[in-house]
Amino acid sequence: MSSAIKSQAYGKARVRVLRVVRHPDGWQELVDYSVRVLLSGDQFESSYTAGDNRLVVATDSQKNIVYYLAKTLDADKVMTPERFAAEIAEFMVKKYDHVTSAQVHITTRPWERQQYGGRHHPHAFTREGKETRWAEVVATKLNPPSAAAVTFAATAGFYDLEILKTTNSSFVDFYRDEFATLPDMADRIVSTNVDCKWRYVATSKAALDQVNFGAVYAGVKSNSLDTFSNDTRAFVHASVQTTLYMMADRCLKAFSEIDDVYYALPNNHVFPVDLSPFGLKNLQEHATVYNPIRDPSGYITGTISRKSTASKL
Ligand SMILES: O=c1[nH]c(=O)c2[nH]c(=O)[nH]c2[nH]1
Repeated sequence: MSSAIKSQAYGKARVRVLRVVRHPDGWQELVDYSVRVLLSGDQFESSYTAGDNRLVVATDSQKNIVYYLAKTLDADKVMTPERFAAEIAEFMVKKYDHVTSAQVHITTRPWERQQYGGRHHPHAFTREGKETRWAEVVATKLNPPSAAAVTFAATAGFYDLEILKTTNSSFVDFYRDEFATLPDMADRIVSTNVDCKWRYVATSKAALDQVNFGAVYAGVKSNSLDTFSNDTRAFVHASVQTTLYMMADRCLKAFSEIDDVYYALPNNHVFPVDLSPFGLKNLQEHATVYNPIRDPSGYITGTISRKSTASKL
């Protein structure tokens, strides 16, 4: 056959694992994950080109390893997606000589602890319609097949954090030509579903083990929300683009653990309805009745990093 494999990776996707930690006093915690494992290495090529399965670690076996590690690892290595992904990725490259790289992607299903009379329930949860947190760790052998030196690349993020504010956003003085029909909007509703991801500085397992992933996740989220809602500098809200940049700038200042931040912010348009045919003023400063439209949306993206690379862990 004359075709060459340019790249290949295989594994198990959507491995659903729910891990519970039961404390002696009755307090219980859970995480609910969907795990995807992808293994790669040159020696898998013959399974694609020659029907040779001898080195193929069955995707079923990979699924079993996810459950085995979920059971046997200390709770702190499982209860954040970043740490669990790093453990699985490291296990795969160390266990199998012919695996040169393992990519592990974990998506979480968030459960909120139920509250009754202001008290947190010890073991009952409810599924909130909130954002989805995820993490991905790739472990790669530097000198395969030796697992003596393995480098790690960790990214994490969340998507579908839906937010809206009814004022304190504008979009004016944009490019005007024969296609520009949108009027200047000195004050408008702005709404988005925040999709955010960030790259960790740490490239060794030992350094990753030191990172407080939960704090970074919570901090990136709260910095994003705070910029959107509470930053009163007018230029921050001159467009979704400026808001995006200020969100990322805040996160990079707050967390030396991360190298860069990517946002995709759909601009979910909420336009005032023209009610002038009925003698009613509802445009510009008179607007109180709007038509939210899902399609099309604006889509503003950017990856922001520090100007100098001096700041490392
Ligand atoms: O914040 C915005 N940025 C744009 O680029 C844009 N374009 C548009 O039609 N509305 C908006 N809003």
